[in-house]
Amino acid sequence: MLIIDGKKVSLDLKEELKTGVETYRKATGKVPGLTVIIVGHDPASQVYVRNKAKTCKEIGMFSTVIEMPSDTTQAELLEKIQELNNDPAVHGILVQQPLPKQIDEFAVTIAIDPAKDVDGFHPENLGRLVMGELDKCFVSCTPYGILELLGRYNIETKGKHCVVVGRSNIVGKPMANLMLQKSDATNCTVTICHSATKNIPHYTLQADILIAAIGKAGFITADMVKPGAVVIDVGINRIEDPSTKSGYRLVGDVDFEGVSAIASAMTPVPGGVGPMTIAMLLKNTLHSFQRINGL
Ligand SMILES: Nc1nc(=O)c2c([nH]1)NC[C@@H]1CN(c3ccc(C(=O)N[C@@H](CCC(=O)O)C(=O)O)cc3)C=[N+]21
Repeated sequence: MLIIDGKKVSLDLKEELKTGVETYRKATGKVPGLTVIIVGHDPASQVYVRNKAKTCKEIGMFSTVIEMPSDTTQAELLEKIQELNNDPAVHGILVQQPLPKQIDEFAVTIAIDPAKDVDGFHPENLGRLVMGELDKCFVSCTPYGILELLGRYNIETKGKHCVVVGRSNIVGKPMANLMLQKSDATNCTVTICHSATKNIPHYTLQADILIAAIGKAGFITADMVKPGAVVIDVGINRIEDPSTKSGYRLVGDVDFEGVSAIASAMTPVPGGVGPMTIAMLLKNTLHSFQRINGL
């Protein structure tokens, strides 16, 4: 069984991005800028946001984190987004989800200038992806990272049956639509399963490429996987574990031990899809910088 090493690929990618940033800095005197807004004090979100800022600095990008209190109103957040939309030093804007309940996530998503929407969540970007305009949109970072992994590991996709479990706007839907594209990198037959699907194993057992984005630890078990399948685990579930320093450990949506005896290749958690998500965010930010500056 081949382990698809997202950690390693993300490091390779960061080196490539670093070179790109440096080249443009020399040519233009400018660098790509990413601004992350975090509302409230969710500790998991804070760790993740700091991680993104650190990675930006490593590759020579400019990064700012705006921390807003948990009682921020929607109007205040939208005003901040307008400011960033108009700031020429900002090429990428990311508003960390989830947001406090007084704020409408969709209203926030559509307030971000699609040209700076490096998350790829704006309906214009998702719509362009659905219509196959991949070079004229931002692709949501997690699906984009999975595509990059499949490509770098030369995993054949054309005519294969890809089953996506999960239908979120930020992973399941863009992922299924990517795999559906008429392109050398995808061109799959695609099935989407979700919480109302009857007999999920009936579908997953037919998958040549199985993408699990459910949000339930160990949901995909060995008896649900076709021998030789490629299994991509998007889940990031925190499980309490007193034997670890942090008191928890991360597990995916796939029962790694069981499924690794059946699959031909799979992504681990941690070290699989997660690190690629951050790397693709930076790739999107570099693309945004290139487009905005006509490079
Ligand atoms: N606007 C917005 N955009 C996002 O892209 C977004 C978001 N909100 N909200 C939260 C989720 C979650 N997410 C992760 C990205 C990387 C790892 C990651 O790097 N995980 C490491 C482990 C990190 C650890 O040890 O905690 C790994 O899987 O190896 C995890 C989670 C992006 N999200």
